[in-house]
Amino acid sequence: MSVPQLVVHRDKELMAQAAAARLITKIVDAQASRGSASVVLTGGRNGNGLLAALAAAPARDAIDWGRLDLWWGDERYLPEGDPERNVTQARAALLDAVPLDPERVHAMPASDGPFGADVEAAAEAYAAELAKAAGPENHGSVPTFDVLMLGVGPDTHVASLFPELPAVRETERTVVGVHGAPKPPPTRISLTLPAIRAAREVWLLAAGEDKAEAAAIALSGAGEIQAPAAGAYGRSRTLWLLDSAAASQLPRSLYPPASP
Ligand SMILES: O=C(O)[C@H](O)[C@@H](O)[C@H](O)[C@H](O)COP(=O)(O)O
Repeated sequence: MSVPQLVVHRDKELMAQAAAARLITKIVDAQASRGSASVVLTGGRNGNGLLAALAAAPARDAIDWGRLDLWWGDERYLPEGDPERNVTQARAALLDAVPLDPERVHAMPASDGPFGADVEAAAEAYAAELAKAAGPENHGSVPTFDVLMLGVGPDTHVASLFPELPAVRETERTVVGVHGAPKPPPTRISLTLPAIRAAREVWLLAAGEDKAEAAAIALSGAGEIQAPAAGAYGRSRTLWLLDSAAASQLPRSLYPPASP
């Protein structure tokens, strides 16, 4: 378990730009050393803000887009192309503007796909896709993600793991169906904490006043069932990327100012 490291930026725009620059470097380094990179995207305003900043970044095409595997931490279980789907929003923010290898863009199933209303079967199919991509060093469950990004909800949820609900309690499966999510839509697919913790690095994105309480709770030693963000950590790095507003309830001793 890696102890959370915090970086606080002046505002949400700078946080998105700095996080995008950080992601470019991480991907370029992974591709230089291992020939490819594997990144897990998140939905939400902060996640999409990072993708939009990446699309506009001058160094964007230092990334070899054809050697990048993209996965999702969660997805709203809606029809293909629905504007509320995380993959739809990611395509609009970045993916449609870069030459990705379509075979390496691993979107989660849609509700009008082969599984229909059976979100559990859809989750199992995504778990099987992850297992297929896992190398021998991964003990057969999920590939070693270079970076797994997570937006943080005001209730401290990450992905579609909401406080006290069954999905955050899952200790075996890597992907589960979610019903009755408090954040609409109610039916979702989500990676579980064991899958999240397989990542080399987990980056939690929290910008805006509405995340201040969640950041303070998650970073104050709260339990992962009550505060799922507290259970999201990487094998070698856990990085909280915040803006000043989201960091406003944190003890000042927790972080040096990254930008005045
Ligand atoms: O499907 C989703 O809604 C996201 O994956 C979710 O986990 C999101 O990242 C958080 O709710 C933060 O969202 P905001 O950045 O919009 O606050």
